[in-house]
Amino acid sequence: MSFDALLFLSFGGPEGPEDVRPFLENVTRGRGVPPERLDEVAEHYLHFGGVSPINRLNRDIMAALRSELDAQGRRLPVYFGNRNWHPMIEDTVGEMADDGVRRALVFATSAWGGYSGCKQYHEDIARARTAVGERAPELVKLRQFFDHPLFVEANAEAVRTALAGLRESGQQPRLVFTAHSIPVRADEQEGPDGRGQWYSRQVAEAARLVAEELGIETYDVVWQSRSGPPQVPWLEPDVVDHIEDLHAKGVDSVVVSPIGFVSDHLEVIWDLDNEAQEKAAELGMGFARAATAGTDPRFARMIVELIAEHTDGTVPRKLSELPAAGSTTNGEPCAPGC
Ligand SMILES: CC1=C(CCC(=O)O)c2cc3nc(cc4[nH]c(cc5[nH]c(cc1n2)c(C)c5CCC(=O)O)c(CCC(=O)O)c4C)C(CCC(=O)O)=C3C
Ligand SMILES: [Fe+2]
Repeated sequence: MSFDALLFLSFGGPEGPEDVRPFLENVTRGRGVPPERLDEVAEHYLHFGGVSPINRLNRDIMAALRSELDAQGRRLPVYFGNRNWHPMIEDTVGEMADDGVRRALVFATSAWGGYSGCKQYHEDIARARTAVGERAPELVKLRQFFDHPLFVEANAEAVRTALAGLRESGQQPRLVFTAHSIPVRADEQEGPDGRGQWYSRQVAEAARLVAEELGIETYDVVWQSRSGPPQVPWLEPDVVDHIEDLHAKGVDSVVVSPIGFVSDHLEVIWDLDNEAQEKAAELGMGFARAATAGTDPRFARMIVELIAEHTDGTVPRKLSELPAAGSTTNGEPCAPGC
């Protein structure tokens, strides 16, 4: 099938102190996040001048993607839209319509299924098309890529580099993968195969694949950045608590791989480079944070492969047995709870 454009769809983040509150209101509208949590997160953003690195990092990935498309002789203009901050997806889809785009692919910057990583992006697509009306292009979302070989290799390479640094100084680092926590209830309910735990199984599978690529048998999968009211259970353990736990067990150092995130956005630099790193320092443990996959040249190549599955009908490359869902047209849900 032929497509006129690609919409690069992401989360969005504030670009100055005055953006922080309205951005957080967009993120949490109707989500039951307590005001104390919002105050706390606002402080994290303000600590960095109210600027999230996410927009710049997304622009870097798009630049790499454009070069890769050019290098392969593929003519596909790339547009940028976000769920929570400017450029907003509604405006971008309007602009695409103005430019005469009739049919476009959509790459969303999450590897995962589940509500925040997948379904909510479908809702964004549907909302934007409604806002634009009849002129809106047909929008086909690309699939989840948690087990794509290039995603796995990019993460493995980053872990290899982080491990090497600590090993050079004579330490025996434990490998710890982290992803964004979600409410336990939400995790239990989701999954196109009816078994639930869709998000946490995909995260576990991606971690297993990266560890296998590195020949590492002992590693952990933990969670970070929990939100919501304290009485609601979210996926645990938290990465910071887990570092304490490892220390108590005699582990001398950790490599933390934020496999749950595509780039070094605020939750990575605050919760890991700040809080987790501080905890490790306090305990006298070695600490290294592996890079996120987005800056690795393989990441842009992977996006082009995902595009080619639609434009050239190439066979999807994936390393696990878990289905990679998430590709639908115009924001149609893919499967109940997916
Ligand atoms: C699974 C998942 C991913 C990974 C998949 C993906 O990448 O999409 C992710 C990514 C991100 N989350 C981000 C930021 C935020 N997430 C929040 C809140 C929440 N996240 C949730 C889940 C996830 N989030 C959930 C269940 C909530 C509770 C509210 C709700 O049910 O929706 C809040 C509100 C304050 C707070 O409570 O922390 C903020 C500010 C940023 C941008 C950071 C930047 O600006 O650099 C990114 C990439
Ligand atoms: Fe989030």
